[in-house]
Amino acid sequence: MPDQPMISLRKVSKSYPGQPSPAVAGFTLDIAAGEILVLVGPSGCGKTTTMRMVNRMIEPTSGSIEIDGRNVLALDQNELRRGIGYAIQQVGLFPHMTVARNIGLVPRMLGWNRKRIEERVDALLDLIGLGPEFRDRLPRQLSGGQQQRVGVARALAADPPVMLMDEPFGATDPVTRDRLQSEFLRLQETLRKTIVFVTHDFDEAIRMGDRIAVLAEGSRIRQLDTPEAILARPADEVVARFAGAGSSLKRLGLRRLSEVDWDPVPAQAPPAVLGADATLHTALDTMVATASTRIGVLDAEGRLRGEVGIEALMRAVAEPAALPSGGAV
Ligand SMILES: Nc1ncnc2c1ncn2[C@@H]1O[C@H](COP(=O)(O)OP(=O)(O)OP(=O)(O)O)[C@@H](O)[C@H]1O
Repeated sequence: MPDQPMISLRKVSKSYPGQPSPAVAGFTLDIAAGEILVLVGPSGCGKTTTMRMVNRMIEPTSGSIEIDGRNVLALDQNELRRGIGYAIQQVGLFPHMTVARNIGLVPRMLGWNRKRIEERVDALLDLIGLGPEFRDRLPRQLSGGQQQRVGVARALAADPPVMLMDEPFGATDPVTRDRLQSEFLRLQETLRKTIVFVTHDFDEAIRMGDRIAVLAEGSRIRQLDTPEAILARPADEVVARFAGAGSSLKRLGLRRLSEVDWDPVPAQAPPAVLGADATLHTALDTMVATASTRIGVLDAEGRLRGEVGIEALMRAVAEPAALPSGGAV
């Protein structure tokens, strides 16, 4: 039996008054503890509405939502929201409050004492890579990327097990965005939060998601699966188009040498070696750089364990391995 999901939505619907069709129509999804579940889809398909019903910023018209087995709709709204981190594109930092006060907002509302809040703010500033000199700055004295980091720190402040992130890196330039995504994924390796992440950018979905729900209008799930499986086996034409023409390349960036067939250790030392956790993208780059069609694979102790040829890379891109399915629909 799989573990109980951390977030469970059952036949959740939302109809806005005056709208001809529901913004969300019978949405059902389980999200595992520690998972980043990405909702991706075109503008207006219902991503934000779906996500905001989890912390009841929007009240569902019908259906049930549970967090950690508790019925969200029966909880006190304020209490519920304080227990769920929330980070959005507009960041929502209070312009007249310093960085420290912005980050300490939820702990203050939770009644933590001053010392504990100060320590938490320092720890979070450190976590997001901003030094103590940022403590007393106002949001307008920060770059866009720094503001986004502070927004994420604020969402993490009370250490909530669940986070809702709505295009949290959306307002930054591509380079900053890329860096924020990597930083956040690194943080998540230790934090293991359960995260609902909304984006309309499929590349971001691929990068951030443990699983991705590709949505159509009314928040209807077109496909729910791992990034790799969606790239390899899009459920329909629309998902395939959404996934884009660069899928093979994306797959190269997602799969690792440990996942492809190795040949035995060669008699002659290979021209280049990589760790088994290197992506196929890195492997291909290295092959090109060394003008070789083979690459040695090292284990965690740095011992040569085998060799991978370019044919194995090509096979891996062409025919994806059997993946544990998240339940394609
Ligand atoms: N307060 C509201 N009143 C009426 N209709 C609304 C309201 N909020 C959203 N809608 C409608 O509900 C549908 C879903 O909106 P939602 O914001 O959830 O979509 P989205 O996928 O997050 O879009 P985007 O990517 O553009 O933010 C849209 O058709 C939108 O116009």
